[in-house]
Amino acid sequence: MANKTFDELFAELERKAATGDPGTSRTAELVAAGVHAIGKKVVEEAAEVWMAAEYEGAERTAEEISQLLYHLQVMMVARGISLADVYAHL
Ligand SMILES: N=c1c2ncn([C@@H]3O[C@H](COP(=O)(O)OP(=O)(O)OP(=O)(O)O)[C@@H](O)[C@H]3O)c2ncn1[C@@H]1O[C@H](COP(=O)(O)O)[C@@H](O)[C@H]1O
Repeated sequence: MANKTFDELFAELERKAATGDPGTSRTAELVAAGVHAIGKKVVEEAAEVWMAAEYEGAERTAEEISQLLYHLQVMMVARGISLADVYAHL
């Protein structure tokens, strides 16, 4: 997976949700599945971050964090929440 910033990934996910093929784009597939399905992935990935941080190394934990961030961004796209909407609360 190529390095990209949080903002760059979000822009890509918005494009994929709008034009992606659910057969080839994980993002398009998840957005089509809906908020309930995405929410389950968010919770699953959050638990994996916790377990990795407690019992596995830093590299594994970073990988799980990247997957959690990806699924949080998919949730944002599915709910029409922008980066600015989130940054306003940081
Ligand atoms: N960064 C990610 C990314 N991180 C995690 N994932 C997905 O999340 C999964 C990790 O969760 P799991 O370990 O639970 O995997 P899984 O068991 O296959 O998932 P389930 O079948 O259980 O739902 C990966 O297999 C990917 O499907 C991601 N999918 C896509 N991206 C990036 O998003 C962009 C758009 O991707 P597409 O929409 O697929 O084109 C590209 O830049 C991708 O690199």
